[in-house]
Amino acid sequence: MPLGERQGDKSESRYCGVETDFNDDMPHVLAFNLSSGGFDFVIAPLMDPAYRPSLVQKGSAGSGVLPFAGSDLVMSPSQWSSHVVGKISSWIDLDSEDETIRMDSETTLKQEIAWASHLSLQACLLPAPKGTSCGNYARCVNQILQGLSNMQLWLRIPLVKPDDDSADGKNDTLVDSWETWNSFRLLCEHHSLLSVALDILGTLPSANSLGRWFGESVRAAIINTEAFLTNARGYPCLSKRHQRLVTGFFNHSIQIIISGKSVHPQANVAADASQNHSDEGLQRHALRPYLDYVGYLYQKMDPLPEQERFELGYRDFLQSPLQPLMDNLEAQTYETFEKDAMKYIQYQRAVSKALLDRVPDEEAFTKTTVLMVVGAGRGPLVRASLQAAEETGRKLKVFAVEKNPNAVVTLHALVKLEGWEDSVTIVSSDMRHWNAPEKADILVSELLGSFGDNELSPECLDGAQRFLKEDGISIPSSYTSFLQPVTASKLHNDIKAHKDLVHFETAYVVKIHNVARLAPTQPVFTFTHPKLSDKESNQRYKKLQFVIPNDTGSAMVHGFAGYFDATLYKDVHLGIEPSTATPNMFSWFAIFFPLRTPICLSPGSNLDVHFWRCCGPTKVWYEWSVTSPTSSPIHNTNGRSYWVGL
Ligand SMILES: C[S@@+](CC[C@H](N)C(=O)[O-])C[C@H]1O[C@@H](n2cnc3c(N)ncnc32)[C@H](O)[C@@H]1O
Repeated sequence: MPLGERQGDKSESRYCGVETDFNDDMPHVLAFNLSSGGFDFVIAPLMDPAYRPSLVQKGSAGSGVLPFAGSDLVMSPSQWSSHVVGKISSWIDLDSEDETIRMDSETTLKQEIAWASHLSLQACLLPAPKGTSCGNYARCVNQILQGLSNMQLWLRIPLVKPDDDSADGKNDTLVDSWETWNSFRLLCEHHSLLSVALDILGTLPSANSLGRWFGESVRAAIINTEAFLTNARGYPCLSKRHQRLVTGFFNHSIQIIISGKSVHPQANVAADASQNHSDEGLQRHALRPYLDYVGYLYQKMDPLPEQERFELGYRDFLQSPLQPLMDNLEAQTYETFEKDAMKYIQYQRAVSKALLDRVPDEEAFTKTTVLMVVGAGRGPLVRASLQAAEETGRKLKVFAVEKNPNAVVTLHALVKLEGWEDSVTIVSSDMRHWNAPEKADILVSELLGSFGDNELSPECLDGAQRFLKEDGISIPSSYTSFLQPVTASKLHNDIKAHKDLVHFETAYVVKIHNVARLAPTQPVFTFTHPKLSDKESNQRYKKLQFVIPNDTGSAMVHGFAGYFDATLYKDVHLGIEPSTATPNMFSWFAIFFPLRTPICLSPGSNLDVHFWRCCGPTKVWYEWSVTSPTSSPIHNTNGRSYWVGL
């Protein structure tokens, strides 16, 4: 039974599991933990933990059949696959000094995974590496991964990291468990079926270091009963920090699993008494109070806002950026833009302010302002401009310039429908080639991409500036792109699945969700309109240095998330840079620039990044590279993989 109903949440994190001991009566294990315990699935050992291949006398079991738990027939295939995650024997130690243990471990691991695959289980939980060295374990798992098509392997990793002030020697033996995970997944070449199950203990590392995990492929969080506190009524509860972490897990589709023995027996006694269960002889599941508490945390989360619900399907889904200059947008794309009321509210505010600045009250009835919407689409900025004129009591003459002939059809219909014939002139032309009959006081455009200039607003407005008066106003007056390094293993794996260079040298529009933002954003390229000099080039180069906070620990950079912020006019801005993002606006997702080979940063190290905006006669493109802590190749040389057509 899911933890609760949260509108729109169809993610796996609605389900809660329980870790069980070995029992070869699996139907009983399910009946006890699911039907009476209320859990959704079990993490159960598949093989008797006492079994060791080296102790089995060859041939003693007849034809070499091994003492597996039960038969696959005891449950239906769908019961196995929906309700059981296989727990690989925790004694296995593939990096043991003892060769017998090592060999037994390898045999057992392969047998158990083969059995789990046979049962069509969705996942198996691999025991945590025993020491800091896990080379042989990873080699063996990597071999297994090559033969898997669907089943995931969750590597158990305790969520521990030494404090930064461990110089007192207290934490000397502790390693940052992220390092163990990192080493393991590097050895397995970021295999997409290899994920993490985090063991949550009573103490938690710093918020920055926890944040790293949200960009990693974490499937489950196993909360030990020892990590729970006790509330005034004797029931289990979690510290505020643990609560925030669990909410983060819910939001990132990470499933919770309860593990361990009950350390709050009084909670069950109280519940039995109040429900009169003991009289009926019905035993409550000892871990039920922990499940109830996790369910309570799930249900107390704020409902997902409508917009977030709508965008759920886009989370971490890579899309090619639009090419509105080279291609003609479709009706559906315009419709999506037009639903974004916030964008047009901001434009209307900017035009109103510009009109008031340009035309004093005493000239309001005599002076007509010439406003040109360049790239008018199906007309929403024309409407916003006319509304600004009405709001401010200023007279307006509008030219709506659009190069997409299909959008021009709609523009004509709109002007007729609204009766704007006297104030709006439609021009079906590319703004770069149009010979305007007069000059504009105000030039309004929205040619912005997720990275600001990536839909070639600078080049288009260079062409339109000819018909802006010397003292004319451009809305927007400037825009700046921003970047930040991110851990984004899902995006990396999705790009890797294409098995080519082109996809690693392409920028993607993506609603980034399962990412860890490793440092604050930094500004990259700024464009200002109107340009002061015709000679000013649109080529840009910027070197950025990101400093990863010391307490984050090591982290993996899979690429860079990009955003923009635009100043429409004076204090009216519009943007998606996270710290200043315009609320309730959904026209733009972030952009993602991948790295061909992810770069591992050690604690407190700097990340030096170079970005270029390059311009040719027919296209504009970005190149990017990292030069510290190691050098990456320069990505997208000469725009060979990704470019925007002029
Ligand atoms: C991002 S859309 C915005 C459309 C509309 N202003 C809106 O907010 O819904 C940009 C529009 O500019 C048009 N466009 C792009 N480059 C242009 C150019 N050089 N000349 C004229 N129109 C252009 C595209 O066809 C598209 O309709």
